[in-house]
Amino acid sequence: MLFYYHFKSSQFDYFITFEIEIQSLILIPNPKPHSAETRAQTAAMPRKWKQPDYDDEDYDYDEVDCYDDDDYTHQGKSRNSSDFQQPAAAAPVDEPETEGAGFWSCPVCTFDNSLDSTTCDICDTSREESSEEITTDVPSILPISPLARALFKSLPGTKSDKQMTGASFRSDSTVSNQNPWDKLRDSSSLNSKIVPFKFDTPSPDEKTVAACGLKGPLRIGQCPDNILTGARVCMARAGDLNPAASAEGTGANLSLNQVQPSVCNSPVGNESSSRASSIPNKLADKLRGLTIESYIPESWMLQDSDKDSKQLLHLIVVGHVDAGKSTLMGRILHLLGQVTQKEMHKNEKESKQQGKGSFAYAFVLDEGAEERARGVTMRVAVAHFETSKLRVVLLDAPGHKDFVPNMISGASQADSAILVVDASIGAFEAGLEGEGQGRGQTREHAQLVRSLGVEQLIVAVNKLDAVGFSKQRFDVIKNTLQPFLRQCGFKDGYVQWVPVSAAENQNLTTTTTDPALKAWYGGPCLVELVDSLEPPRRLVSRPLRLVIAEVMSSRTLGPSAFGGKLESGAIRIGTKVRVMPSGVVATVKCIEQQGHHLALARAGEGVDVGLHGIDPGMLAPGGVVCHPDYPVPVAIRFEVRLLTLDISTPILKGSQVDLHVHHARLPARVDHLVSLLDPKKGTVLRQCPRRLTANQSAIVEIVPDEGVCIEKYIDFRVLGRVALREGGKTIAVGIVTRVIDTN
Ligand SMILES: Nc1nc2c(ncn2[C@@H]2O[C@H](COP(=O)(O)OP(=O)(O)OP(=O)(O)O)[C@@H](O)[C@H]2O)c(=O)[nH]1
Repeated sequence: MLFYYHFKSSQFDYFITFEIEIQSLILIPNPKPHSAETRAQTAAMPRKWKQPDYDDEDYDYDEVDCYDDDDYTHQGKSRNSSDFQQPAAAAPVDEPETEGAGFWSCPVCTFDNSLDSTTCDICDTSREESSEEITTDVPSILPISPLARALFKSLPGTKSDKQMTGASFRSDSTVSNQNPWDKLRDSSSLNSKIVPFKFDTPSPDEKTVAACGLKGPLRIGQCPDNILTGARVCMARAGDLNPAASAEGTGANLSLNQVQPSVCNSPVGNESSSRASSIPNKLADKLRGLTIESYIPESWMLQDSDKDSKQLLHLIVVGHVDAGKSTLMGRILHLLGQVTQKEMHKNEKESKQQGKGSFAYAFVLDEGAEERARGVTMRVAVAHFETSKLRVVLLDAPGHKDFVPNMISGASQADSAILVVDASIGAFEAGLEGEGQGRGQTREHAQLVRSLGVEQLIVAVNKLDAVGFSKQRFDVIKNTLQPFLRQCGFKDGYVQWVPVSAAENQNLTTTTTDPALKAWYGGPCLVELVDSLEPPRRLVSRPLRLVIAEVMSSRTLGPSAFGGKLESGAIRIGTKVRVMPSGVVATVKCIEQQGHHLALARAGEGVDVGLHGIDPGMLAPGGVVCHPDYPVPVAIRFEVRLLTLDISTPILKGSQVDLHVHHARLPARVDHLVSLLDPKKGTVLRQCPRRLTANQSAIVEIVPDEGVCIEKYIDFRVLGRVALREGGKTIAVGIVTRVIDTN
């Protein structure tokens, strides 16, 4: 923009010209601004697009442009359409006359407009408004939003400095996990005015994941607080055997035998030294030489085989939304005497009151008010029952796609799974392929449980009453699902099939009595099949790994307490532990299981632990409590062997994903596509591929937003499995092949 300045001295007339390059232009809304609704929609737009790394010489700009366009086109908008055009540069404006005709100065942009113009040529502010006082009237032209008032303390009418500074949020957040937006809402004068941007508000599943996705056990009515009740029964799973066993290859075609060394150069750190660097320097030297092989367990840590006649099995129930998982399990718990008549009567009454009479058994597990009102499981419910051989910790996972992160959290602890499929016409098909809201969770759950280490599966074909207990329908379902389960990596010998009806109590705890079903099925009932499952060997002689599922405080456990599972090793009262990723050493003060005090707990157990010598802020879901001398690495870059799922959008270098590892869930970046592999042989097909599409196997490097407790899969399977999600869908599963750099 050009500016002229004219002044006279006694000898000369001076004409000075300024040329100013406008870097950014703030357009002030005209007196007819967008409606509040439109503004809210704009604010709520998800931040999906990630700026590609244009510095990368391998980057294929055309490819990205094309991807970008597709993406937008998919949303009904083309990049070339006006929706995405940059704001047009200000139209050329005639130079203002410095002499002659008069002009009026715009109070907003200060442009001098000719007196003929009724609105400002630059910003459209009307001339009448210009007659108002500029400085004081800006707020009346542009009402300041409550949000702006909250953020910028200098604006008139905002809260005092003390109330509004970031510091106050920070200090508050150390004592509470309350969302800062909630705090803003809570602050008195802003009540009910501030509506946070939608993308800053945790989604229902984020909230539940923050609380670890686990909820209270059966019959925990004595503690009304859901968060605390969840902790009472945090369950355990050892699940992971020796590295030799792991090398047999599990997970969807993720055999470690096939893993090829990565060839592309990448910033590789010295693993052992960087591992030690994640803990205080004083100890780094001491720990540098310590490998798992040098670990010698103390005698009290080793399993007392006589003590436990029944082995522990963590069993997750998965499947498409409304397949009948909760009803099935609620009914089994009732039949096995885990639910009293009084409780059942209460559930029946409440479900009828809510107009959901058919959900009475589901209410046994779906205890949350919102779950009951919506008739949908949202968090992983935990309950216990026993078979003749096993103590079963039952994990009832949500089927709705919005809560898949919670299902992952539960599945990461499971030894075995029951996949419930709905036999009704159309419902089974929707679970496997499907469209709309709950698309294909039979498919997604099966892929996830397998990739998270579950090998033994029972497929319960439920709601057979709805199809007259038809053998033909059962066979169609089995023949359709079996090849897919093989594809996921389930071996036929580890998959058992059972026809059931939760509604009509057929084949649950006793063999069927229905003549139509009895005519063609004489096999074991569901609970007999559960009894036949083999619990994994527990890693009691390995260094301690206790994965934090959720953080809590209670009168008996104290303020620094958590619920979690002992994946390996053992703890007892007085044991020193190192809490990762913080590296802080604390002492075990109290151990509880289902509300009962324990003197010690070993691998495989789910426990609540109270610590002393540590600030509660150092505990978080996804953290790992370790032997002080054998801490888990806190990775900031690691290599993964991935298997992409049915994705329509390719994974590129720089793709942003949600990383799920045991109970940790955090944003991460696919930083480097190292190589594309032959999915069957594991040999390298191509170095540095430009993209990964559906059903491909590849080695990639992941950079999480923060350090994450992770181990090489071959060292510790539970801590070495990952799932990548994007846009609410699981896009890839994988195993950690290398920890490249640590905190
Ligand atoms: N006809 C029939 N209906 C059933 C059967 N089992 C469950 N249902 C019904 O299916 C509906 C959904 O049952 P839920 O147990 O809530 O299903 P779910 O799989 O746990 O649902 P989410 O956890 O929300 O995914 C309820 O209305 C049940 O009564 C069955 O065997 N036969």
